[in-house]
Amino acid sequence: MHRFEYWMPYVQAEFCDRQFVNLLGLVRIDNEGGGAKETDGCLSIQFLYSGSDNSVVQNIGTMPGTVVVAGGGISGLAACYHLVKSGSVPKVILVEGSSRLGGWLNSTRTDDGAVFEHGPRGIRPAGVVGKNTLSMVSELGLDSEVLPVKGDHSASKNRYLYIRNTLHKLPSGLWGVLKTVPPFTKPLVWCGLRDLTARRGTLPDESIHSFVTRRFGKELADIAIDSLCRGVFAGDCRALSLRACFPMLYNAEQKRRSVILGMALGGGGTPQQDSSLIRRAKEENWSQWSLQNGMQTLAEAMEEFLKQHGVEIHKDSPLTGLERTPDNGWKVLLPGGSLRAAHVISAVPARALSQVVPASLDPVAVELRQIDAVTVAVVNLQYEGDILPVSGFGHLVPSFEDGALLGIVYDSIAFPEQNRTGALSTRLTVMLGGAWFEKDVGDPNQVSHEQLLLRATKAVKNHLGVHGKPSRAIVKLHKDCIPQYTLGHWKRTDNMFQYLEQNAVPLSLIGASFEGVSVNDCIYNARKAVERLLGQKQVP
Ligand SMILES: Cc1cc2nc3c(=O)[nH]c(=O)nc-3n(C[C@H](O)[C@H](O)[C@H](O)COP(=O)(O)OP(=O)(O)OC[C@H]3O[C@@H](n4cnc5c(N)ncnc54)[C@H](O)[C@@H]3O)c2cc1C
Ligand SMILES: C=Cc1c2[nH]c(c1C)Cc1[nH]c(c(CCC(=O)O)c1C)Cc1[nH]c(c(C)c1CCC(=O)O)Cc1[nH]c(c(C)c1C=C)C2
Repeated sequence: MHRFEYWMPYVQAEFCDRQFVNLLGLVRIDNEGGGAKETDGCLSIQFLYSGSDNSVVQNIGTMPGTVVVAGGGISGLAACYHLVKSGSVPKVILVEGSSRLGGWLNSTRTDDGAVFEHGPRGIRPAGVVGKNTLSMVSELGLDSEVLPVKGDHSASKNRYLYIRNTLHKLPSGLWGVLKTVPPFTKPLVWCGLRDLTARRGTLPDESIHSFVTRRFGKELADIAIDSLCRGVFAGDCRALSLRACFPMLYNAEQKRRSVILGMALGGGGTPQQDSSLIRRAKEENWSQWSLQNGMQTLAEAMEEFLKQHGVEIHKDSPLTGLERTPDNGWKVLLPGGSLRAAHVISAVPARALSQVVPASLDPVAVELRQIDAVTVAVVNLQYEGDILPVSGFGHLVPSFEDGALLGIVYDSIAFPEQNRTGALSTRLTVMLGGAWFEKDVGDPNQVSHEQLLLRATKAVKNHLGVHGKPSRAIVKLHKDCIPQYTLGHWKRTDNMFQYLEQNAVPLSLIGASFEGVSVNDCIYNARKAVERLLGQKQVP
């Protein structure tokens, strides 16, 4: 019979006796009655499977006691969700600095039925990360609230660039790439041929602009890629890292020498998740989806789920410090007191974390401080009637045209179900600033909502020919809302992850600051961090 040794420097004996059972070589942590002492007692329990001669032959994994998740945005919520779903963590505590959960997921619902998104509005269903989110949406019982944008919808097919007083539809389909489509001066197929013949890059990292120029040509980089990076990262493709922002493109080039070949041949079939919602998304070829009452519904459903599953939620409780305890756990400092934890999952922005880690984690703090984020002004507008000259998802503005004005989303086209009831209306979201905020908009601490509203309505007038006044306007200034993965980001994250692992620091780093800014990436990376912590088989 094998023997199990427990390393439990700080665990009450009675806790061990009652809560751990030896199941013929498996150790199971029994959740029942796991209350009372864990918040002040710190449990980090390492199971060492030893041979008959008592020598340790295998470290089966670490089973944490109390896990504190810091930050109640979508990343922190997803981490809590997977922790409680695992059933193997006795206590999960979520600490959120503000008075609400959801982070950038923030929707205004008006009395007349309109929904205005101040943060994310469309989630992509495709790929492993997209399917992972759809699975969670189904598990939360939200299927009936999903608003799909199907493949044949204009919001799926039409995206525009605004250049020199004109809206240009981005080419799509075979014919679109074979002919010359303004603002480009030659058919895009030439860019593709260039990629097929270009040499493999040799640099460990490169800006997105440099990569695209090298492989596809400068025109594509200056116009399309510049705009794309503004429409995803609100960032400058000359500063953003290809390897960190678009790892698939980086890997495609490394593996197949050509991006097009790499993308076409793929990375080999990974087993993917399946559900009726996922099948529907595939059958109907959704390009994106939202929720009837806005993306905030997702955070609300998750909060409800966590409450029902016993997660202790502390709002208005910013993490102010982290101190190591002698048992390799944490004292988590909050304004009103402290909590004990065996493990902390940080889902706060990198900068915020850098301010609370102990001096012993200086090598990590140094890297955290280098992960910057940009400020975006989000102006939601509602106009009376159906007033748009074009139909589609929206348009982007390349930085050479206007640094300040990133783009305009035509919300009422993609999601007409979120228009107010009664007479026809048009909802638009104008996004301003990003990496150009200070230079082209002004000091975020000085700029007024009136100034931002004026710039937004002027853009709507100039770009879309809408002269009337909006019947509703909401202005939000989102400070430091989108992290910027600049050159060397992959090395910074690698350094941090390796340092934490090699020094057995019971701290996981998740959130938009590290490995993807999309809602899908945030949820997926939270899940992977939980699975790593619990020694579970990882999602593909
Ligand atoms: C305007 C905008 C539009 C977007 N559009 C899309 C889109 O269409 N599709 C898409 O997929 N993605 C979109 N995104 C990106 C996506 O919404 C975000 O990257 C994602 O929501 C980030 O989630 P997070 O939980 O990692 O971080 P956050 O949402 O920033 O959450 C972090 C949480 O930590 C809390 N916090 C901070 N400091 C502390 C502390 N010391 N202690 C405790 N709590 C603390 C904060 O209050 C916050 O609640 C958009 C983002 C923005 C800003
Ligand atoms: C103009 C500014 C922004 C707009 N959306 C965002 C910003 C900064 C943020 C954002 N948009 C998307 C994502 C998620 C990316 C992902 O990997 O899923 C984020 C963080 C989705 C997105 N929006 C546009 C594109 C090309 C993408 C990428 C995925 C996809 O193809 O759907 C285009 C776009 N975004 C904005 C506008 C006005 C716009 C116009 C066409 C707003």
